[in-house]
Amino acid sequence: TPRLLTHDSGFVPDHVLRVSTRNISIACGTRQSAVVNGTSPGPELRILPSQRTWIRVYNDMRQANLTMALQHWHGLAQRMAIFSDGSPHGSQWPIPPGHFFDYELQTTSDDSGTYFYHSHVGMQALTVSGALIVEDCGHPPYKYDDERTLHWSDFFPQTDHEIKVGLQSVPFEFSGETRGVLLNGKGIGVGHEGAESPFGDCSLPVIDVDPSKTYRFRFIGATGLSFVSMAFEGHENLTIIQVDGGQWTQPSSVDRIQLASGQRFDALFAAKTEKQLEAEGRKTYFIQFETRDRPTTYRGYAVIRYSKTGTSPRGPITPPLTIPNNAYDWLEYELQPLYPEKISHPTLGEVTRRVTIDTTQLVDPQTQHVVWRLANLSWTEELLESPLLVDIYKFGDRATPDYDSALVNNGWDPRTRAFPVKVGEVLEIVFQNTGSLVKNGGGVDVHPFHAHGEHFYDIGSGDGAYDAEANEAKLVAMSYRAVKRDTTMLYRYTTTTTPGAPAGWRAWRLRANQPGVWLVHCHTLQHMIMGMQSVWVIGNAAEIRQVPFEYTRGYLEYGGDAYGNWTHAPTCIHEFEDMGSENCNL
Ligand SMILES: O=C1O[C@H]([C@@H](O)CO)C(O)=C1O
Repeated sequence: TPRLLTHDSGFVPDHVLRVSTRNISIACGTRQSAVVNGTSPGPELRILPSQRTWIRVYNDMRQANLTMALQHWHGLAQRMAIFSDGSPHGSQWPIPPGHFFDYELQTTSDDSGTYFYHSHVGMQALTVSGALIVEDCGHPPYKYDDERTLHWSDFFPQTDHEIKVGLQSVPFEFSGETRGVLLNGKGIGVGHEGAESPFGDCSLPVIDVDPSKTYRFRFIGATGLSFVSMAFEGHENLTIIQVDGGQWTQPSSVDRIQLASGQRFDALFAAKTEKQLEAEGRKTYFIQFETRDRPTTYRGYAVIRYSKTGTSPRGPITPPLTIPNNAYDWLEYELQPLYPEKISHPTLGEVTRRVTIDTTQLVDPQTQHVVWRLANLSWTEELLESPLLVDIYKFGDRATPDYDSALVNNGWDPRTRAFPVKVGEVLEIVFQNTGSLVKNGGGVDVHPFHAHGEHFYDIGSGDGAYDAEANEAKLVAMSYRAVKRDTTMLYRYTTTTTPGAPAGWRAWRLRANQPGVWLVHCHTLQHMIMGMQSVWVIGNAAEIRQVPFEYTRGYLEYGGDAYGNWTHAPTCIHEFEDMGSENCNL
């Protein structure tokens, strides 16, 4: 049973993140950026499985709002506090400047894995993000000696605000392409290759390893725009073991990693032996990484270094590796659960409703903005006056989307502009790429689609238009068992097509069992600002409002009592008990 407690000086959160604005050295230049505890990326947080954790997030920025999305937990709806999802105008008010918010997280023994936290406001996630690791519960199913986190992000020289203003201007001004892909916050900005930077350290990012060890590499896609394909010189032997946190997979051998915004992959990396290093006469190898499916390609390098000392090399003049251009085949229909007895995807016969979401780029006839629509709806964090979950607490079923109206309107209700789902429905959600309507250009983009709340079963992707029977036949013929994901790619198979024509699809299945308000959106930050987001409401008001109304008051107003500041200790709902990690042999 939930309780209401005031977090005065006697309350000590497990972790504290303070977000402020400063001028940082980045990509061999400087940038005015929102940072976490002074740095970008922010500190790596490590939390325990089967445990309740409190994370306090301060907004020390003078002007900008902030919410942190701590993504993403299996069964999030059941086990994470209702107002703690961190989607502004979906599930909570943003944290006003000068305030802080205490996020309550509850993990289970199945959550061990790789996650990250990031701001969910505007372009802030370019720099406001960091690794969030749920420690292993007992012995993990794969053996490794040590681990490394590989957190990937993008550099844009403009401020967050400038980028956003450009995207919402007439004429439209895109951010431009990435000016640097960064590994653990380091990388070489476009134009600085081979140059000394006036702004301090401009060396390549380095991953230090020891000979003969096996590492668990945790890949985190915290980019804003870039879809990154990367290969490892001299080490063409990575084994995928886990995906999107929590989901252990059967071992899958790969020669490269493709990482889109929002995704995580964990892979075993076998270091060379001393003998091999001697025979090859080297101590460093390059990681070569390249962006995919954008108008221009950024190529960068990092260094795998075997002797912790010694200078790290410059990037090579000629690329040592050739990375395939086509991205759409990588690991499709390949990843399968390590423990299939624990999970199984709904079959086509079990599906009770299909929601097809066309992704469309067009000029909005009213605003003249270049926008994206999902199922003919552009949704941004500015669209609603107050967060939908707040309205549902205040107004009950009057604020929940109407099911019957949604059925005849592409799946969403025009009044609330949200997608209603009944508890118990088995959904098939199909994202359908289409050629751009802007200037009748027919351009096709890629989109990493991401769901808050419970993870979905990914049942594949393909070119053209989705054919449910054909895909089901393929799954059955392969005896394929889908894995649970939270972010998968809507690919492109061609750069242009007829405007409006189908141009590739991605399909998910979900047993909707967890009431709540959940975002489903493209994880590309620019596309989010351009409207590529949607809000899904699972359950009716009675099913959603599990916490007594009196307890929720502090959450229902912007800057309400649940938000602390200098003079005011917040009053917070405790949804979970601190049980310790007793279900887990640590
Ligand atoms: O959403 C986008 O807008 C631009 C372009 O398509 C319109 O100018 C671009 O490159 C995107 O990815």
